[in-house]
Amino acid sequence: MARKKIALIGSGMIGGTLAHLAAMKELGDIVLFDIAEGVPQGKALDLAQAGPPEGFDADLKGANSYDEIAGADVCIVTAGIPRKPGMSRDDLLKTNLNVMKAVGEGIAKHAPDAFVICITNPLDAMVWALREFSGLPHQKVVGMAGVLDSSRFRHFLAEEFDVSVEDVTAFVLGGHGDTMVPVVEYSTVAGIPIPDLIKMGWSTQDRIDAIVDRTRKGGGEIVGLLKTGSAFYAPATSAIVMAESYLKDKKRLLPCAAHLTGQYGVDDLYVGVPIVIGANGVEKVVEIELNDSAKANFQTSVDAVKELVAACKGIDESLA
Ligand SMILES: NC(=O)c1ccc[n+]([C@@H]2O[C@H](COP(=O)([O-])OP(=O)(O)OC[C@H]3O[C@@H](n4cnc5c(N)ncnc54)[C@H](O)[C@@H]3O)[C@@H](O)[C@H]2O)c1
Ligand SMILES: O=C(O)C[C@H](O)C(=O)O
Repeated sequence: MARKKIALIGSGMIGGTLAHLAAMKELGDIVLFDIAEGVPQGKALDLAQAGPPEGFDADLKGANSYDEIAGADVCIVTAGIPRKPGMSRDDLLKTNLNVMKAVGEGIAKHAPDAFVICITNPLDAMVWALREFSGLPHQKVVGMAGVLDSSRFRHFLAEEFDVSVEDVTAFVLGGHGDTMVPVVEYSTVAGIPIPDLIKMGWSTQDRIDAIVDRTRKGGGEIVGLLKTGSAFYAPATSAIVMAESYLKDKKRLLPCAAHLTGQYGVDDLYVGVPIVIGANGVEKVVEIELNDSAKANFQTSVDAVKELVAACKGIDESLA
């Protein structure tokens, strides 16, 4: 069987890490695409030379032309700019919207059958715009944020309870901004919900509230430390989980930005919700019952995404 083809649109910090992970996991042959000349070629050559010591087989190629992504099975989009300290993700909207237009057109022309994972910020508005510009079926275009935000929540919870991250499950829903919704009721240690663990005296409500707050601000915490850009190891790892679920038809149930058509009372918007990813792309949107407070927080988050989508329509009239 021929190897799968993975196109990485954007070869910066996340793009390079995605290529490394995809090669190490032998998910397929990899094309790194970027507008910067030499960068994707240099990263592809460097990574190809990591094959012999590690023992992975994958063709790695760098490109500045969309021709090279032809026939890709998966496209992961990180093209655009990241934020710096003092900026919000929303400050990236105008610049990255223009980038989404070029990328959407490139994918539509050269890889229309691909499963597309958008990472570029502000995520929920950018994945919506990328889908519009590409015209691909909604179930083949998703955004990565919930897996990352949930991983942050899981990491902090594992530290709090002093247990393996493997035993911590967590859901963060809503948009990928400071209004995101870590859902405490559906987060567990080995199936025991966090509220029960608080009742058992294993933690306190105040400590869990502080973890929820730190999770919401998790991206900004790393931007503040790095100073020159944003997180890339955990974002790349999270997107690879999604790509792998599609390529191997694993049917993972993951929180991702997916197109909603009435679920959770939301229409024609991309927002983070639990979905099943399999060989057909988004195979199911899972509607979980939220308590009143989570519902109100989710609505606030949805309203924030709506505002950004309206701003996109104001900037590019082809989206209106
Ligand atoms: N969704 C998430 O959870 C999440 C997490 C982390 C970062 N991000 C976002 O991902 C994006 C990328 O982050 P990064 O750290 O890799 O940034 P980076 O600056 O390291 O890489 C971005 C790359 O995009 C390239 N680029 C710019 N315009 C392009 C175009 N028109 N076509 C192709 N390539 C183009 C740049 O040359 C650069 O190499 C940012 O917008 C960042 O905010 C999102
Ligand atoms: O915070 C950022 O700007 C990058 C990303 O969205 C993140 O959450 O790490």
